[in-house]
Amino acid sequence: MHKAGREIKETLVHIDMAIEILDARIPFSSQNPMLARLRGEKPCIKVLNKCDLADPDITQRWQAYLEQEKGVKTLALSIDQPDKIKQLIDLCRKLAASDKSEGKLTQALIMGIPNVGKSTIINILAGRVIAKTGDEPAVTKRQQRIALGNDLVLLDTPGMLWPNVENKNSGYRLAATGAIKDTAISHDEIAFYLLEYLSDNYPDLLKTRFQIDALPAKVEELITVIGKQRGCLRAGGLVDVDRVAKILLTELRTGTLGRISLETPTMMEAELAELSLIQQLKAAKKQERKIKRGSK
Ligand SMILES: Nc1nc2c(ncn2[C@@H]2O[C@H](COP(=O)(O)OP(=O)(O)OP(=O)(O)O)[C@@H](O)[C@H]2O)c(=O)[nH]1
Repeated sequence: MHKAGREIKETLVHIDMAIEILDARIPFSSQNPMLARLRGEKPCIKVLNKCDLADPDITQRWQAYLEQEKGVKTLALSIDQPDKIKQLIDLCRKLAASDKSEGKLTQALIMGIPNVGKSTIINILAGRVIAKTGDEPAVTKRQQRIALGNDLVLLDTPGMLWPNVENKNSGYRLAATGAIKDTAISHDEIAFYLLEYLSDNYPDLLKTRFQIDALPAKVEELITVIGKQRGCLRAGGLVDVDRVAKILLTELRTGTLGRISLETPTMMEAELAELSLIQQLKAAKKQERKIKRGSK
């Protein structure tokens, strides 16, 4: 993690702009928190990929929100839209034009967390297979330069995960979308988080998909209802929670459940405020303990 951070910092010195590929379902958790600080005045294009899986209204809200940051432009797309992906090249050239002297080569750093679709986008831009793609996170291993015409070069870095261990919810969302390997957090835990979120934000979608008239108040009961409906039963009639969890995750990741966004700008602002409050309280308690120790 630190090595990747260092690599990005060193590379940023030599580049003209950054292209950050985000997962449109989790634009906050999939963005690199260091980029805003490290890129300085350099422009940044935030690509919201996997739009086909995200809630279109929420994606629009994210675009407006992200573009509030100085120097940031956004592009929402999915890999089944090659023409839209190619607009990325035009946008790079447009952003470079403002400070470009005649004949200067523009270098753009392209980055993104594992499994976000970076290699697939690079291959479409280059018009040939130069980056390995796959369902498992972290297929791309080393940095490479990809020339797009005579005036533009993409620098591809290995996928970099947000090193935020304090925000557990981000961990769940990264795991739910497949950015973290399936072994990192248990399926059951992710499924509980997911069902709670879906019950609050997409109740109709859950009802339709699993033919439920009224959603139970407790997630445990909801898992039982889904398990019975899908025949995920162990010997003795108990519901196999792990199987239910795997079904849910597969249906979320493939879009079978519907177009779902797991984060909104408002929700993230609230989560960050709560996190900052917790940190402030922890710091105040630490200070209190220090004062008490000092007065003894
Ligand atoms: N539905 C959908 N799937 C996508 C999209 N973009 C990428 N994928 C899928 O996501 C998976 C990961 O894509 P890659 O291009 O290998 O991702 P990557 O970011 O290069 O992955 P790393 O090598 O881990 O860095 C593949 O199965 C892709 O087919 C998209 O826009 N929509």
